[in-house]
Amino acid sequence: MVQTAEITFASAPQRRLQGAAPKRSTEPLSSIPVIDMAQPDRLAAEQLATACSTVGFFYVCNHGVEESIVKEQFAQSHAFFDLPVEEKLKIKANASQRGYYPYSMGSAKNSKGHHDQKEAFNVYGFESDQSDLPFHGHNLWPPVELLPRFRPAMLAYYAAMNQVATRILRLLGLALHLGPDYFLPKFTSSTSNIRCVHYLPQRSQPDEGVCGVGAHTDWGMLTVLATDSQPGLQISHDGAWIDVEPRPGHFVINIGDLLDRWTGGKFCSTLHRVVNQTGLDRYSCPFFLAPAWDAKIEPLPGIQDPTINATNTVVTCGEWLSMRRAAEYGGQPLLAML
Ligand SMILES: O=C(O)CCC(=O)C(=O)O
Ligand SMILES: [Fe+2]
Repeated sequence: MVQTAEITFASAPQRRLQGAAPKRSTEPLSSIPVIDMAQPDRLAAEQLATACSTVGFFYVCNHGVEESIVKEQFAQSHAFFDLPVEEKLKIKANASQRGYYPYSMGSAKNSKGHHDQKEAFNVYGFESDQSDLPFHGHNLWPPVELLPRFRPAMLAYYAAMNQVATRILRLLGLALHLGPDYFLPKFTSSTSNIRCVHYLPQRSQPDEGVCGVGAHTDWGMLTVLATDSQPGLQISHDGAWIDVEPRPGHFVINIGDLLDRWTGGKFCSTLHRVVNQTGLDRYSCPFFLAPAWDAKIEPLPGIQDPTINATNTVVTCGEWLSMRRAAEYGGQPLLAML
């Protein structure tokens, strides 16, 4: 039985500082790896293993997603955020985590008293009538009369991202010597979501705590990110912030804390943030891949993770996401070491 009371929570970087997981590479980072997804699986999996165990971030190219699907997602995202605020607030996000997050609702205040400088819109791949459970419920949509192409664009984008993520899951299984199908059953009715994000046209001042998104690690398995042509994403490597430049035709992929935990820190989730350096609007759309609500996150075969073993607890994906949310919004200092 899962003993929720005993689950110890620490973000991946905290666990690393506590010695519970391998330390990150301190090699200078010459560039963010690029993985060509048209390569044979064996080669792609080898490169994936290196990227995941050193940087935790990489680009993918030749991923097979039609450019028109990405363009239409961004066009509809612009159209939505351009609506009058009263219209957007009619589909304000509730406990189901779906719908519109105005500026100030999409993040907790940081220690300097600022929210992330963004507004957002969430769509989940699964819908459920069990709306008493967190993250469950039905997607919210703007009226068809206002934005007739919004819903089909978002659902097509979700499906395309899910395909990319599923290919990566297969490569992860190979990279961890578990076989290409190892992870797939845990993701059949996944709790994944896309989030359209509009960063406000305002220069960030990271030292004052004013950021597009403050320093964080992602909660789930991995993230597939599309951005427009505006720079802003930065990753922390060996004490420095490194720019992840937008690259047309590529997605940026990063490891989340759930996979970091699942692999005992072998594959690392990396701190990142968004710093608006231009003062212009910026749009992005992360796809957050997460297992099914009830999927058990047990130590993988051959992986020893003292954090999991010490408490002898197995966490379900649902417990993990709920814990992460409570930590973020309940004032628990996730990133105290910053
Ligand atoms: O917009 C970006 O470039 C990254 C966003 C991000 O890190 C997040 O939403 O978790
Ligand atoms: Fe992130």
